[in-house]
Amino acid sequence: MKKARAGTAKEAAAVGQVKAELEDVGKAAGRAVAVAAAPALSPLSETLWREKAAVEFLGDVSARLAWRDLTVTVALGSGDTQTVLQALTGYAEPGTITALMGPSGSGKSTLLDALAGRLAANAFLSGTILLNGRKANLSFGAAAYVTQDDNLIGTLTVRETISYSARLRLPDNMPMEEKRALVEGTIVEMGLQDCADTVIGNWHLRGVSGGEKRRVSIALEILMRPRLLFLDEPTSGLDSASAFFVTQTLRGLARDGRTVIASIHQPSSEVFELFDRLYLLSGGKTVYFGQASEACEFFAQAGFPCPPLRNPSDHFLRCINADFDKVKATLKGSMKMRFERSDDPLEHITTSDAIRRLFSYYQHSQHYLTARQKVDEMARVKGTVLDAGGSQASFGMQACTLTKRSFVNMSRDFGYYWLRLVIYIVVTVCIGSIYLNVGTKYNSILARGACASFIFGFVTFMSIGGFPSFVEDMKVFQRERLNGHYGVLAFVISNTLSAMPFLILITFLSGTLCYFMVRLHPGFMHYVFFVLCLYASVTVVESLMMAIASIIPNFLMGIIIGAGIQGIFMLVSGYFRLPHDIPKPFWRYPMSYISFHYWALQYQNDLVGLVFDNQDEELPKIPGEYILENVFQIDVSRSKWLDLSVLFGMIVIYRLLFFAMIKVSEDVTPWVRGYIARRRVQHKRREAELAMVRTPSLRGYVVDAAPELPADHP
Ligand SMILES: Nc1ncnc2c1ncn2[C@@H]1O[C@H](COP(=O)(O)OP(=O)(O)OP(=O)(O)O)[C@@H](O)[C@H]1O
Repeated sequence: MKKARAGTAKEAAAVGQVKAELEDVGKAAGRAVAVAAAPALSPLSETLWREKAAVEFLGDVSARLAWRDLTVTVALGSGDTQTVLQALTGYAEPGTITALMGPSGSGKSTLLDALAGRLAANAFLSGTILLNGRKANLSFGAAAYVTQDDNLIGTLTVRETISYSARLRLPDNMPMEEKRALVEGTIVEMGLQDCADTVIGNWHLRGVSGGEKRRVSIALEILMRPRLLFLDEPTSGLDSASAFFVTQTLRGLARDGRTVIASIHQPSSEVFELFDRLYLLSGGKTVYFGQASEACEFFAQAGFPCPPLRNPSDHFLRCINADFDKVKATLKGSMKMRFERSDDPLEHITTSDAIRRLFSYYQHSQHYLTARQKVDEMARVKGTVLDAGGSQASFGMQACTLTKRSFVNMSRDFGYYWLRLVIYIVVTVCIGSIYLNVGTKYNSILARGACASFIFGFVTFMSIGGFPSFVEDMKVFQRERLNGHYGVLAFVISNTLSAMPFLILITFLSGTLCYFMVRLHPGFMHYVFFVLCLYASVTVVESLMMAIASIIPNFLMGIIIGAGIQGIFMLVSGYFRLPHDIPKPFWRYPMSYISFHYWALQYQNDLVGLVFDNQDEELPKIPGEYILENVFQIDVSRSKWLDLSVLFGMIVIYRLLFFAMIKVSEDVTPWVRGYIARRRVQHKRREAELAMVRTPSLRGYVVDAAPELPADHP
């Protein structure tokens, strides 16, 4: 079986170089915008483009996508099911750009998700999707997908964002010059030159505009010249010139032999003219699929001609948006005004009736027949298997680039570590002043215990303050991961390494302040042990919070859960209830052993070797070992270094857990939820069949409630 990489780096670099060269052409024309539009505007540029980029029509490595009788049903929380897409059939060919249009909630995003293999876990798909005549999984890099959310790293500039992305995905042996040319070419192509050195922006940094962010998201995906590109509302938030410019760029990409499918809301007439095919959806059903240029004729034949001077796309959406009925009723009821124009074909008919008529007209039209025939034809021709083409960089390069990018982000984001450093120092100065020079009198025994439990309980607890930043990191990771930019292991390693210098800095500074102000057990090794113990505990909390962020992407929920878990750990650490008094079996075994606080309290490091007295001849001198055994109930035969190793072991375990949780949420959870959704749909189907047996007049509804289940669905 022949395999081909989806998007070769050489070819991408060649295009990038040409785009950079074409910048001069664009500048000469007055605006660099002209560069992206060059193939359409100037024959000279077009020739240059095609020759220099050497982007021949991709032939056997292009992506021909076809879908037949695609139905998506979602299982709702109430136990009901909802059919979001119903028996959709269509196709997208290389060299074309297809627009998915429809009112809000008509199922555009769901159709894109279904085609790209990214349906939500509660959604259940039936029907066939074929890439080059074969069933294929299009997630994790086989197709590029620009989602509606722009999940980008706020502290990086536009140029840095695209450069890091290029390094993450282009082959290691590709010369830096070529990589740079590709990056610069893409910046020009998306018209981002003016803001190339502006940061993306976050809660404390004012950055690029929403439209520019949108263009950066698109730039990241077109960087590798994907064979198949899905875009969910790429022009939302853009002004009409930018929307035209972006669509023109996508059309240029399609003309290079790529397959582009984009959902779009209310395009201007100029933008609409750039689309080759139009897929119109209403209520999850196909109203029209065919050449965009033939849609007007279709509507006219169906009895809904586009009035003169009206934008055709506005007219189509006006005809298929059932919400207009409600709007009309409200306006007619509340105001004495004419809603329709006299030449409006919808003057004497409700939109719901118009939609019904259009559905029926489409089902009996030549467009529908042609689409089905074409899909059958595409299913018969078994083409090249496109492999997952997300990244061509080695694992080492990915891990290295991610570590660097993450480090740069952490060092620029005030909220990630710097704010925590300030708070840690303030809190440890407070601890230092309250327990200042704690001494070795009798009253210092409990003071030392309380001080240790506060440091290793509360101070480490403050690490949950970084959770919102972890959630942002996870969003970027999920976007990049689903597009196949890198693997889970590279991300986990880079995240661990990049955080290390900051955690060392925080714990070293605050630990040193605390140790010397309180005057804990004197001696260099005692000091080193104390700081190491603090470092390990803070890192354990970080790792625990990262593991939580991987499954709970909401920062408020994550903080509540993280705080709850740590509260339980603190309770069984042996300070609030002495170890022997902790109820068995659950709280003592295993909970107190699982709690990292139990291993972190470092009483041994502080008390062993000290002697407590009140400088009173009558009262006995009490050795620290005696206090450990009889007051704090600590096993003195256990080495303090063993406790420290357990803490470091926990860091490894939590990081592995983080890795495992991402894998589980990627592979196992969708399978389980898909299984549950399928059971629900089957149950509904049985109910519907029973209802049909009892009431034959319900026959028409059974199809809606019970989509056919494919044999290979989990
Ligand atoms: N996983 C899901 N669970 C529950 N309902 C869903 C799910 N996915 C889609 N839906 C429902 O399906 C309908 C279509 O949603 P979809 O997001 O595809 O619409 P859309 O056409 O992209 O809308 P918009 O233009 O507003 O983004 C909506 O009513 C939505 O609530």
